[in-house]
Amino acid sequence: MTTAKADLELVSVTKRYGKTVAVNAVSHHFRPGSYTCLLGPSGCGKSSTLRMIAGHESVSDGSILLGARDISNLPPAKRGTAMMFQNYALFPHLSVTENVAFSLKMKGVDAPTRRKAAGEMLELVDLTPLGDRLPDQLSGGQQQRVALARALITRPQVLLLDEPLSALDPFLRIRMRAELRKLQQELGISFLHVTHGQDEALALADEIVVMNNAVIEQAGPARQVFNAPRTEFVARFMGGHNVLALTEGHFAIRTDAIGLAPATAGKLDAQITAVEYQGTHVSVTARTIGDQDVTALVAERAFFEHPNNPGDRVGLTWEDQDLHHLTT
Ligand SMILES: Nc1ncnc2c1ncn2[C@@H]1O[C@H](COP(=O)(O)OP(=O)(O)OP(=O)(O)O)[C@@H](O)[C@H]1O
Repeated sequence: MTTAKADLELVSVTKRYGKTVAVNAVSHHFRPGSYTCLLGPSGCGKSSTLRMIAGHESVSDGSILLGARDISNLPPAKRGTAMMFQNYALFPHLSVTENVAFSLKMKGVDAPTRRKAAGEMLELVDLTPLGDRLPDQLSGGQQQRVALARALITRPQVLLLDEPLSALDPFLRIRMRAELRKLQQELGISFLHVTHGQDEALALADEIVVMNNAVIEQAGPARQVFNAPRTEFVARFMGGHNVLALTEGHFAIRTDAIGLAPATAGKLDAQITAVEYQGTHVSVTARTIGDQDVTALVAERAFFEHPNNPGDRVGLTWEDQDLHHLTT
């Protein structure tokens, strides 16, 4: 399957619902052929952003460009995008093949061409033997693949996915996210995936765009956003970090970059308040003299060479290069 790669660009895009500003002058360039996760807490504006790109929601201000075209005011089917919904929105009375071929039928494509195209899509998502079933005769993971095939049959340049894994149980979610990633790499088109799960975004994305309060708080390659959060919000939301208030300002530092030393031998003195065994690591939380809670994630073997218990006084150590200055 060949589909042209195209740059997607948001230029100062705003969405207002009455007095609520759901998306506030957001600008971003999505690299062609990349997997991007739009990540943020409930209500931050990520679904509104996705729906404006899909054309299911009008743009209050600004423009959306795909390739060289301004698609801001085009109907959804004319944009070069396709959307896969959270609940899959399959037609219960249509077979798997008919569901997948539905948009071609709407376009007036003849039946043999539709069947052939639907067959190719079912092959792509490994569902060839199930074409005659009805949606309620499928597992959750299979329904999701039908929804994917149905979105991809329009040969979009950008596939938009709104919380595509949230209806699946945790085990299947992890399996399906690997399949999504593989599919995106095979097709080479851009996937833009809305999620509120940090793990999901880290596992899938080439680029993570973190939204908060209707704006982009930070965007960049997954490792960069995780390792070098720029704001306290991103550090806390991505997890795996402490936010330290030091005399020079606020800093983020990964929990696995904090070491435990004997009392007074570290950079900050603290008393251990909790020890949690996590298998490969042990999570040790300590409270500093200034009442900051700091978590040290210690490799299991290292911890049990010098085990600590709640109540122990320790010194917290780190390398200054692991501190990331936070702007707010
Ligand atoms: N149709 C609507 N009418 C009025 N307000 C809306 C509408 N849709 C969304 N909003 C508001 O806009 C803001 C952003 O909503 P949006 O659905 O984009 O957020 P989200 O980050 O996708 O959240 P969630 O993860 O809960 O879906 C919220 O304050 C929400 O209440």
